[in-house]
Amino acid sequence: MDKRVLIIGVGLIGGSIALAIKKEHPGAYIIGYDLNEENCRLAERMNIIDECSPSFEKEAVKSDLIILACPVEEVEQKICQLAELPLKPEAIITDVGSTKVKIMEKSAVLRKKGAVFIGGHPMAGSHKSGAGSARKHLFENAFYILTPAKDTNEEIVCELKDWLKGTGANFVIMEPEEHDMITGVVSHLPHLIAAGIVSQVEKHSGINERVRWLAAGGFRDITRIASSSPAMWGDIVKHNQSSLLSLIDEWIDEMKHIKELVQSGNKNNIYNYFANAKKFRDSLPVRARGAIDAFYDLYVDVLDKPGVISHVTTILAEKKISLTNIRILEAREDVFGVLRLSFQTEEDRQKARDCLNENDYETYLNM
Ligand SMILES: NC(=O)c1ccc[n+]([C@@H]2O[C@H](COP(=O)([O-])OP(=O)(O)OC[C@H]3O[C@@H](n4cnc5c(N)ncnc54)[C@H](O)[C@@H]3O)[C@@H](O)[C@H]2O)c1
Ligand SMILES: O=C(O)C(=O)C[C@]1(C(=O)O)C=C[C@@H](O)C=C1
Repeated sequence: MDKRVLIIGVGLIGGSIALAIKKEHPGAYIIGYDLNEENCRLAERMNIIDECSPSFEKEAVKSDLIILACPVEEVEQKICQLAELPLKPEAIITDVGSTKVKIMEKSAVLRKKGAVFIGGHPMAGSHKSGAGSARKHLFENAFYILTPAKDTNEEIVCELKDWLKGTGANFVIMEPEEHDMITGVVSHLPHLIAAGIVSQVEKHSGINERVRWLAAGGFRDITRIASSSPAMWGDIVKHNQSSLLSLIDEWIDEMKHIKELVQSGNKNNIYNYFANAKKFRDSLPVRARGAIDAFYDLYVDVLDKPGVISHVTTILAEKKISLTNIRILEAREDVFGVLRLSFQTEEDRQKARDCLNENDYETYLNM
């Protein structure tokens, strides 16, 4: 008999996981449950899930795999509710939450009842929310962290990896504490800082409305993540409070150092500060997904003349290659401009590169 999968919270991540599971396990029957019924119905209409259920309790007891894909405080609540149900003894329960310490602590209530809970966190995502943003390739090449409890059988961890193999992600086993410290540095603190930068710019735009007009590429790049779901981030910050408090202290020291550099006016030291940051940033793996490379980007040199963008997009459309984003990064007078094209997959990027090269465009994978 085909296996049943229940996804609680069919948003960006829950929906993307559902699509990835269908890819490798087409026989699995995927049921979605979401507090936002409209979102769940959308997932059903988009064939992300097979069925939208009004009761997670009714479905949980019949499921072989249960994935908690709601905000992290809701994950904790769902763990407690599931612990009250007569779940199938062989069922695997996992989550996709961005924090792991509190979730693993809470999961003891399930494990005490003999159920299997393996914490999970795919390290890829987006600032977008809801089933409408779900993508089956979202996690390709990303790291997918798993935090099994010490007494979890390795075979069951392999079974979960098999369920999730359609994500195309690289699985990494980690202790919850290490997970929360690392994600605090590379994800949680940066989200707080992005919101802080936006808040500062908002204050200035109240004084001078031209601030809004000039908020261009740099500001948008560094603050994209400030457009993420406030419900999700409110929960993450609460869950990872202790790591964040120490990281915020470190950040304040870093800003004091920057202030001293600026005050000193020492061009050499300021140069070195930027050069060091550039060196480390440039050394981060480009192809691996995760914090940096969220999409497959291709850079194209284009002449600064009317019609060039539509020429490029027409070439791609003729070959049925879909773009996820297009952006002009640089337009220097009478020389070249640079277009950044983003694709959903490596294959699309390569096809685009080949046909643009055939049309005499110079293309690059990195800028
Ligand atoms: N967005 C990212 O980049 C990202 C990446 C990795 C992990 N995560 C984690 O994945 C989880 C989901 O995030 P998302 O980005 O998919 O958010 P989302 O807002 O797109 O989806 C979350 C869904 O959960 C539903 N929900 C909320 N409370 C619920 C409840 N009690 N019962 C059932 N459904 C409920 C919401 O209605 C929503 O549809 C979060 O725990 C987040 O920390 C997010
Ligand atoms: O790309 C983004 O928009 C993300 O914020 C994704 C991101 C991240 O910080 O890298 C956000 C939260 C996660 O738990 C994992 C990934």
